[in-house]
Amino acid sequence: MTTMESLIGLVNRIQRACTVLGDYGGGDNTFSSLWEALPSVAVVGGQSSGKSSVLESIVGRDFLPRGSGIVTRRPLVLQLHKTDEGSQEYAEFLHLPKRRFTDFGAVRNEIQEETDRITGKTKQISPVPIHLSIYSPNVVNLTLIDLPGLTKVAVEGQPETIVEDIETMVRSYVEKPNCIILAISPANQDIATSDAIKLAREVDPSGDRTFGVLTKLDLMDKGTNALDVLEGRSYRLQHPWVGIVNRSQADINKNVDMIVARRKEREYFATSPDYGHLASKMGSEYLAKLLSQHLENVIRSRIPSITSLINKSIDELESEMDHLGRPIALDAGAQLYTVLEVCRAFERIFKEHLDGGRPGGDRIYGVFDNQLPAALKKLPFDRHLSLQNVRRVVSEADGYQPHLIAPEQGYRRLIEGALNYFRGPAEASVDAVHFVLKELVRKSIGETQELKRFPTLQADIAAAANEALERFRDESKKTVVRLVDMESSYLTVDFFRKLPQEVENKGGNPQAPVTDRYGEGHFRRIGSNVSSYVGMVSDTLKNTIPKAVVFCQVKEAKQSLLARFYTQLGKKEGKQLSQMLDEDPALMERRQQCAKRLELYKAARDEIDSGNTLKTREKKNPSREGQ
Ligand SMILES: Nc1nc2c(ncn2[C@@H]2O[C@H](COP(=O)(O)OP(=O)(O)OP(=O)(O)O)[C@@H](O)[C@H]2O)c(=O)[nH]1
Repeated sequence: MTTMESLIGLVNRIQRACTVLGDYGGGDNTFSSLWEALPSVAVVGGQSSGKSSVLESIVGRDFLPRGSGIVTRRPLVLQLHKTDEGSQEYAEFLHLPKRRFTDFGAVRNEIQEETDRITGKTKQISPVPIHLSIYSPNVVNLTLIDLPGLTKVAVEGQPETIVEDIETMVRSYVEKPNCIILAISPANQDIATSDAIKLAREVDPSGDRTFGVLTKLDLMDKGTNALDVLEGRSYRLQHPWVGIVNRSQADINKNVDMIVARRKEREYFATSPDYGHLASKMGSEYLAKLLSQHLENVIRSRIPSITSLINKSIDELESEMDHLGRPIALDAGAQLYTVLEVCRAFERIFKEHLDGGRPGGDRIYGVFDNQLPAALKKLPFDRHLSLQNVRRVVSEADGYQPHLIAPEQGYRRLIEGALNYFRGPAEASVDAVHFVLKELVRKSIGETQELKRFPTLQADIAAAANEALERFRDESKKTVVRLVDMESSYLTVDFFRKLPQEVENKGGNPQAPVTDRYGEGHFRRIGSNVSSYVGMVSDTLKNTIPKAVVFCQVKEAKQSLLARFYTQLGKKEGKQLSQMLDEDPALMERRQQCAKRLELYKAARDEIDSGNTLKTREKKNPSREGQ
């Protein structure tokens, strides 16, 4: 395999991939265009300048549609592949990949039909190219893009804007720095009036990437010649001008074979008194070789920048794809997996909030350390244990028979009454932690990148998490209230055993009057004893309520916030799962485009890589070449 073949073939393959993906330069693409980075040869010329004839002559075949008006209405990307001598010629369209055309008349019809397929019969033009590959021993490896002929007036049936539309389209090709311009001008017209040269001069003033082609040399008035143009005196270009003699209309009508026409052209130059000295650098065959060589050189020089564009685009696309998330699979199993993965991501973030990796968990400690002790301190025990109340409660408990030694019932009632007050702060702690957890759920949902694309799943997870938190709250409330109730159900006997006996307090005087027992001091003592008992319980609850709350709410939230949701998930069917994963359609569309683009760039990178490997192998092991 020669390098030339591999380089032009490489660009051909990338170009085809571009077209399949809708990248043919320009347009409203938000992606950088790979197409535009690829060197190509665009054929431009005024109507009837001989464009089609030049292309057919380069191919050596009659295959382009003919007719009046604007026949070329879509760009035709013509990829020529040289095959072994004696092999059969055939053509293939990118849009009909399975069909081989050996009849070039049928190729012509297909170009016409395919043109109409996009532009309709309205005679509009379209920038969507038709790709035609021709495999033949009579061609050189070359890719040419045939564009609509520049025209001055719209003919009947054509929209008024056609003149401008054509120029805009042609310009969009030739103004790209990677475009080689094949500017066709007829020799029987003043070069100063050539549409092709006019446009080329505008977009390539240095003439660096313009190849001037002069057709219809045989139609010049007798006694005149085009040497001024061909020798670069009339209009200077960096590359030499090439003169061409195509088939005349009469030849076409007579169906003169293209290969015969090529021979006649060769003879024309060889025998021409005017151009004989230039004969080796004239004619369509020479033009094809010249272009092929030049295209190959340009491609070689552009490969590094194409590679870097490809690599840069791959990086950009991959990071955008990461951002957009992977596409959602269609089968229920994979969808379930996606849902679970997203849920796990959410749970991970939620746990980080609790465990301190992210802020917010400390607010729970705030509840235990500040809110609960403050609330316990504020309980109205002073009122409950006022002398008056103690007396009232004790007397009521005594009933008709006042207590004899210690008011057992009175104590119990006073303590139970006091302990009831603890329910309030206990339940308030539960609620406070509940709200902290709820807020952390909200925050975590917002922080779960993976959830951003799925608004429905987001709502489902939020609902499931909040429902679980409600359940944990109920359970926690029951537990803390139970803690309080437990305190009332069995009092700490030791506390009372250790209480100093009133009798002993009286200095051991057993004669002290019994009436004292019902005096103010007596009730004050009862109140103070109850108060210290309640203080002791308060200290206990200050420690046990947080334990209960953490056990019932925080630990549960950490371990099984979505447990019930997962069980329900297992019962869901494919349809319900895909409803959970319904994405923003714009996002889906963008991901699809990115994925296709990425595929294109990766394919292009692989093409270039394999080309390079091939070259390195050839360099390392030259003896193998041609084996
Ligand atoms: N004698 C002679 N006739 C030519 C030559 N080149 C083109 N013609 C004739 O000029 C006419 C127009 O040639 P085309 O090749 O169809 O030109 P075109 O630029 O493709 O024209 P449109 O597709 O209409 O824009 C045809 O009748 C050709 O036979 C040439 O070098 N010599």
